[in-house]
Amino acid sequence: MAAKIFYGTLCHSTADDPMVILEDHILGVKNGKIQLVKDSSYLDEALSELGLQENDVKYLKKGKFLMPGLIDTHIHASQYVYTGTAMELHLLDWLKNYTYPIEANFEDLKFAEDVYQKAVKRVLKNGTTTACYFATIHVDATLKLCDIVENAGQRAYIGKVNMDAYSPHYYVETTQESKEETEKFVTKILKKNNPLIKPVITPRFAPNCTLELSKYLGHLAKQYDLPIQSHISETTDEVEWVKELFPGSKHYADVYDQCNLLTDKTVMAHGVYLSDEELKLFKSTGTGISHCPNSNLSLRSGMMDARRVLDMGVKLGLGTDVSGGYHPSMLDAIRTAVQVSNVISLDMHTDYKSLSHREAFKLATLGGSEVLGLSDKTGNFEVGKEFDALLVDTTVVEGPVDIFKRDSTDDIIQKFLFLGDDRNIQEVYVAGKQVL
Ligand SMILES: O=c1[nH]c(=O)c2nc[nH]c2[nH]1
Ligand SMILES: [Zn+2]
Repeated sequence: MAAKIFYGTLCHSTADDPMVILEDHILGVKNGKIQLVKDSSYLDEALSELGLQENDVKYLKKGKFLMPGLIDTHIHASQYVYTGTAMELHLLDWLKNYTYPIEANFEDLKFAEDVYQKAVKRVLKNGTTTACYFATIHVDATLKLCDIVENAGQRAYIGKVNMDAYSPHYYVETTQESKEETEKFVTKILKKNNPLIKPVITPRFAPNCTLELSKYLGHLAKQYDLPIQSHISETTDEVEWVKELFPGSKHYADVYDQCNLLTDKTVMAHGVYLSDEELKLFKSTGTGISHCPNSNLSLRSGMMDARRVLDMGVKLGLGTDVSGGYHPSMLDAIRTAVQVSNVISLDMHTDYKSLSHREAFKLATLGGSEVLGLSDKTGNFEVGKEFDALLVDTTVVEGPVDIFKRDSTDDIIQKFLFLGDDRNIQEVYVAGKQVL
């Protein structure tokens, strides 16, 4: 797409307002970036400013709107192969019985290619323009995932997983291998010089990494100025296990902190059982949380109180956590975040505010960009940011949403968030390029 103007309804978040709905507006894109967002009365001016003709304008009729691309801050591309199955066990048994045996298969590049092609295609179709992926411990298969993401035109962080402890004999690395393979992976991806793709340092979780490895990974992240992702405090059994394994640490977050793994470029998945002290540490280090409500319910891990995290000023985004979470769509993450917050509110004092759909929308867009340190590039329709967007059509024939005369634009957007699916996502843009 060379340049274009969209004319109609725009919906996005700002720092002060979780959902701003702009009717009769224009949004101009050039060189992949948002050049202007204005009232439609400025159309003629905008056309001449961008050197465009009337046929470069895309008019969005009632029922259609433009919103920022969805940001999945935590997804295991490798686990897509068993999404929607294997949810009867709790986390630690689930890892042992399903996850590790399945992830071990990614040594086979053909198997990896098939799964990764399908996973990337599926999430892009569901409007995820930015994904923060876990792969597996295998460098070649993880490089394959990078190629697939690159060809699809998606924005992504991609992590080769590190595991040198408490892992089964068929799915483990030595500390030395893990260090060398990770640096090899990082340098290969950085050499590609693709502005949309970044390697992310990925210790699986504290029990799966020796302190020696975790410290090295903290050092590597600093050396190459890289983001970091891992899991924290997802279940009570896991928290107890971490206490036993690291008796010298104050708490779970302290294990990571001692290894310099809590930075303003770190995203930790779950955080269901974090103490106030740990959340304060997150705030002071700039560490963000990926809230994965579907996973927390599916594996019966617990319910993360998003309101508490937001009130403590910790950066928060949403994640599908495929396949702990069974749904690859961020629309599901939005809905489930609202539902989990509703349930939490039942046990709270009457002035407790559960998460609104507007706030969940922000977490899935601008919030995600903040957690990933990408808010200068994506997350909303601020002028100067790259154009990552979805053209939504709620009037699609045989679609999942019914629109009535009485529906306001606000209603239409809310219906899409609660009832819509990929059939309503008509076009997908990443950095100004139409990728679907
Ligand atoms: O939801 C999760 N999925 C995983 O793959 C994992 N590994 C450690 N902890 C984890 N939690
Ligand atoms: Zn996970």
